[in-house]
Amino acid sequence: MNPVKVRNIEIGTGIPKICVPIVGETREEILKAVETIKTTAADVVEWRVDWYEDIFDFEKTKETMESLRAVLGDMPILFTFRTSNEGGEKAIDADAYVELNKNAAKTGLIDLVDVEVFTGDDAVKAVVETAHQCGVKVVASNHDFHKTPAKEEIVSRLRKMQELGADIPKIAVMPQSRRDVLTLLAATEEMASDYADRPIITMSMSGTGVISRLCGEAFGSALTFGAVGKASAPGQMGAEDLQTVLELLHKSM
Ligand SMILES: O=C1C[C@@](O)(C(=O)O)C[C@@H](O)[C@@H]1O
Repeated sequence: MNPVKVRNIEIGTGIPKICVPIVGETREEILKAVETIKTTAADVVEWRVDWYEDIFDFEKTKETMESLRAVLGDMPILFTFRTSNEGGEKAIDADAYVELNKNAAKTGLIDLVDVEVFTGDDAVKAVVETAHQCGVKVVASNHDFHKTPAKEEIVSRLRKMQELGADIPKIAVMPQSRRDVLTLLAATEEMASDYADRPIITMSMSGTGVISRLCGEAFGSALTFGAVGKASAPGQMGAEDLQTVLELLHKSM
């Protein structure tokens, strides 16, 4: 398995890395959030730009990105527009989505970009190509906020992301039972052991699934999302508690 190095962080070795989302709507809220986040256990910051009020004005988006970069110094930034199809705040058409992600990569201010795999193969490949030309890593993603697909289906989606050239395949699913959490963990273990040649990220959402956000080192998920202030998805723990648990588990492994 080849780890993914972004700035000073190696994703795919040792303790799972902690990614903290920013879900501010205004530039002020975003910059305030990031000032706090950088003093916490966060390894990576995810800017959830679908929450940002000026996201459809690229000049303003770029200015806010510049400020984020200035505050964060060397901490990696993941740029994510989560579409309303997959649980995000705003809708966007596929062409504009691809353009936005490509333009974000071209700024040289971000380190990772999220692309939803069900946007379409050509769209994903286009983002991957531009991102890689700009030295930006790609997290391909898929979210099911209602249910947990069968293990074979989860593995097949993660494999597809890898085949499309994503550096890090990611899937988040909703459990309807404790057994669904086991399905997500079994799919993670199978993907990580039998198919992945790169790090993967998986989680089962909500309180029922919270264990999946803690045991990545045991089953093969390389990064976990933790909240500082407002969470971006159900089941995210506070980043400091998350770090405590991850370190406790790591010590005994
Ligand atoms: O893809 C993910 C994972 C996530 O949905 C979670 O469940 O922690 C949170 C999102 O902000 C992020 O983009």
